Formats: sequence, C-alpha cells, structure tokens
Amino acid sequence: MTESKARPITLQEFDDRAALAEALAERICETLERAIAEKGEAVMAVSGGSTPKLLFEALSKRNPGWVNVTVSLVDERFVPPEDERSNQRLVSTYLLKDAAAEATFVPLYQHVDDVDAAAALASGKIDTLALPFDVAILGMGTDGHTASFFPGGDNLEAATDPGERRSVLAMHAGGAEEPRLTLTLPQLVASTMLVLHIEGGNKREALDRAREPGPASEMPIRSILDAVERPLEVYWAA
Ligand SMILES: O=C1O[C@H](COP(=O)(O)O)[C@@H](O)[C@H](O)[C@H]1O
Repeated sequence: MTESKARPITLQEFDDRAALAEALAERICETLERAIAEKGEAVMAVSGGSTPKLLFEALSKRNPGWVNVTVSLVDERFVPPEDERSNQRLVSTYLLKDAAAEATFVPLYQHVDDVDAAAALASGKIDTLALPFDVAILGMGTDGHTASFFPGGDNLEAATDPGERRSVLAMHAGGAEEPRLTLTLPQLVASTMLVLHIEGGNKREALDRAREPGPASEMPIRSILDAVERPLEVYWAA
C-alpha cells in the first residue's frame, strides 16, 4: 500500500466572504503594526485578480499606520495601469484610498515595451525595499497557479527555484491572457506572514488536489506548499 501524505496547511474557514475579509484585514494590520513598531516601516505584497476586492476595502478602512507602509504586488499583468486587467489598477481602486491612500505603492509594471526589461527594472525596485515582506497575500486559480506561476509558464522553473536570486521574473503562459511579471519563490516564502486567500468550492477542490502528491509544474501552488517552513496558512470562504 502506498501511503499518500497531503501537503500540510492550516485552514481558517468562513461561511461569509465579508467575514473573511474583516478577519484577514485584522490579522494583516496587526502584523503591519508590529513591523512598524520594530523597524519603523512595513512592506506588503498583495495579489490581483477578482478575489481581493473585499479584503482591500476592509484594509483601506483600518489604519495600521499606512504612511509607514509600502505596498506592492505578488504579480502583475503586463498591461498599463489604466487597463481593466491591471492588478495595479485594482489596488489603486480598492486599497489605496481612505486611510490607506497614505501608503507608498511600488508597481511591478514598468513603462517599457519589453516584459523582460520590465522584470529587470521591477526587480531592482523590489530589492530597494525593507525586505523580507512583512505580509504577502497569495491568490490561486483553479488551475493551481499562484502569483504568476502558471502551469506551462516559460519561466516557471526559474521563478519557483528556491535558489533564484532575482526578485521579479517575466512569465508567458497559455493560461495567462497576457505576459506577466511575478515575484519569485524565495521572496514569497521569506515573507513573515504568508497567506493563501481563496474563495469558492472550486478553489477548495483545486487546493485539495494540489495538496496530494504530484509535480509542482502541474499545479505551481505546490512549489509554495513545498517550500514553506511551516504549514501554509489558508483563508477560505464558501
Ligand atoms: O491572474 C491572476 O489570478 C490569480 C487568481 O485570481 P482570481 O481572479 O481567481 O482571484 C491572482 O491571485 C493573481 O494575482 C492574478 O494576477
């Protein structure tokens, strides 16, 4: 008999997505406040896509001391900030308002034609921050992609290499609508607070599949589950 050992997680479950947003916003703010008390500033990387809107609204209404917080993204679509698919646009619209308008935003998107050149520029900017990230919030697609670690991505091996030294890489993948910019695995797993925020039954099923044995290239969230020192913290709402 083959023993199958699921990749470990800790799971915070919510019936209600608004309740998840409030609870996670509270946790994030406590972590940011602690970082500010210890070193005078805090750095946070957030995901894009559709899931984080309520979380961003909940965060923007709290004030952990936003003036001392730098916000960036775990990944970006290589489209200008005005584009509807821009993760930067999502953050500007839903997070960087009210009290949170005082935070500093460091974009991954760069105004150059070539995504590899943009990745090199973004990497340099991330490297000037007070790393490691105090908070990094991941999302996940039902294909098991997280950040822009996409199955079949042309730079997936480098981006998920625990020894990768660059902070940001470009990624092209069939499952992504446009070229991407992504933080690399070492930056993400070094974060003091690393959380996977997912919603809906289909994502819970995808996570359950990802936890089973299988290659990280097929479900890249596995590269995170395998690299973290403690079980990955998952916040899930139905
Ligand atoms: O393309 C992306 O997708 C994932 C998941 O997005 P969602 O719309 O299913 O919440 C997201 O985490 C990532 O930041 C984004 O670029």
